[in-house]
Amino acid sequence: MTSLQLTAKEEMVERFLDAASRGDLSQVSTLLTHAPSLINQAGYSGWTALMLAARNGHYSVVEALLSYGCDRFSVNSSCQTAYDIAKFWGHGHVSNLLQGAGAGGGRVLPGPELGLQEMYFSRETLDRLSGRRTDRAWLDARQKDGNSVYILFSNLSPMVVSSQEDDGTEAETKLCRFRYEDVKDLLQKPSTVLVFLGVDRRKAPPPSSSVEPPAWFAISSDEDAAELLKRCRQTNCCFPTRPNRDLLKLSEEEAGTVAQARSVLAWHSRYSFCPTCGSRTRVEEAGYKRSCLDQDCRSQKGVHNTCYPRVDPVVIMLVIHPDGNQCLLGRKKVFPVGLFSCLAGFIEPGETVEAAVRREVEEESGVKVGAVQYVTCQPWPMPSNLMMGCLAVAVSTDIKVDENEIEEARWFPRQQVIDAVFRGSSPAFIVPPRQTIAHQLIRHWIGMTSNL
Ligand SMILES: NC(=O)C1=CN([C@@H]2O[C@H](COP(=O)(O)OP(=O)(O)OC[C@H]3O[C@@H](n4cnc5c(N)ncnc54)[C@H](O)[C@@H]3O)[C@@H](O)[C@H]2O)C=CC1
Ligand SMILES: [Mg+2]
Ligand SMILES: [Mg+2]
Ligand SMILES: [Mg+2]
Ligand SMILES: [Zn+2]
Repeated sequence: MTSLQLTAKEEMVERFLDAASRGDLSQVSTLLTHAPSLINQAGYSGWTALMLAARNGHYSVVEALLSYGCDRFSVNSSCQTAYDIAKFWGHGHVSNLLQGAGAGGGRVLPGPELGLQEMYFSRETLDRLSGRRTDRAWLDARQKDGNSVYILFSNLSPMVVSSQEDDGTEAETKLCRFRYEDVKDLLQKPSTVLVFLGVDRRKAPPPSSSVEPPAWFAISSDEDAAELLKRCRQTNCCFPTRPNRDLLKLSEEEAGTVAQARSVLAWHSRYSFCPTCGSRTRVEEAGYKRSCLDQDCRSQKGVHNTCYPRVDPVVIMLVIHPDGNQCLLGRKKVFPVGLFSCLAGFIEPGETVEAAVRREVEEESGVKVGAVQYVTCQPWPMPSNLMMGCLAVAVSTDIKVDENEIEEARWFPRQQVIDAVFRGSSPAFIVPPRQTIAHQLIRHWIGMTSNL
């Protein structure tokens, strides 16, 4: 056998495996008819056609391969059968088919080991005590309590103080905390918005004690920012001007509190008039409701979501190449040079998470997606998104970007992604910072069993 013949054979195997991973039943059948020995061949990654079809949920291809007598017990280099792989990716109909054929050997993968870090903006340091929001007497007492903490917002930015390292670089940013006496004049102003955030879980007293843990409030004031800054006894305090960047410098604990406060205050800033009739509204329920002042307004009858703080659901997804070893990342024109991130988009009314993932990926990159698996989520207070992070498996690979939104999208090989995340010597691109769910999804993917 010459090396030329070997190459031709390898090429045929790769064509066969590619057809199986794309779910192309007619090509799988044609190739098998011409070359029946292809059936159990593994490619360079150690995967057989059955494994690839199982991974991508192609029921009819799996069924056909089984009917051609393919070996259901062969394993890849991680000792996974096609059954394990189908189970892992949540293709229940395919794993049932393989199990029904006695293929699984009873071994089931435990499911994705998330290994994700805590999501920035998600720590619940405060117990929100939503039941207390209508308890006027209790709230009044908490407001005046000397231990209560107030954080001050101007133009949706919290007042913070930045400490400097000895070498002049900026270290952590901390919230400026105020007491009732510092802000009671602001509370009298009609334009001030006050939101009760909750009580400090870290300072919960023993159950028998009558002492209450400190309550936290957020104040939004339209007073001049320079005047507000004079209230703080610390130097170096400021209202950050670039929330997308500056709010990522807080501690995990304060970031969670800021996410809650900023989203609610952003809603107040956009909903000062009733969305139903345009009349003025009144703040109620400790800052968690706005009611229309017109008694005849429709929003007064029954429960209306326009009266409560809004959250915008967004899907964000790491799209995996059908070969399992590359992922799709894109960049917007506004991104810093060299930065590529996961594709993302707002969920539309009446749409599932999975459908939104498929639609946004196709709109933005032209790539079609099959299986979608939810991984984790992140509140993103810019102003009030809930980012729902998914892994998605591509069923096509050609890229055609929507130039209105995306400047460039590319398939990145796993090794380049690993280099970018772990700061290899000369990374091919830059990943978003660790505080973003995009970063966490990318890490999650490279942390998964390398050939799943
Ligand atoms: N935490 C993270 O890792 C990341 C967060 N994001 C956030 O996800 C959000 C959505 O991503 P995009 O790619 O911009 O979404 P997208 O792909 O749906 O496009 C945004 C466009 O959709 C329209 N749109 C539809 N519904 C909207 C709504 N409810 N609010 C605002 N615009 C709406 C607007 O024209 C907007 O320009 C962004 O606001 C961004 O802040 C995006 C990427 C990473
Ligand atoms: Mg988008
Ligand atoms: Mg989009
Ligand atoms: Mg969209
Ligand atoms: Zn109204």
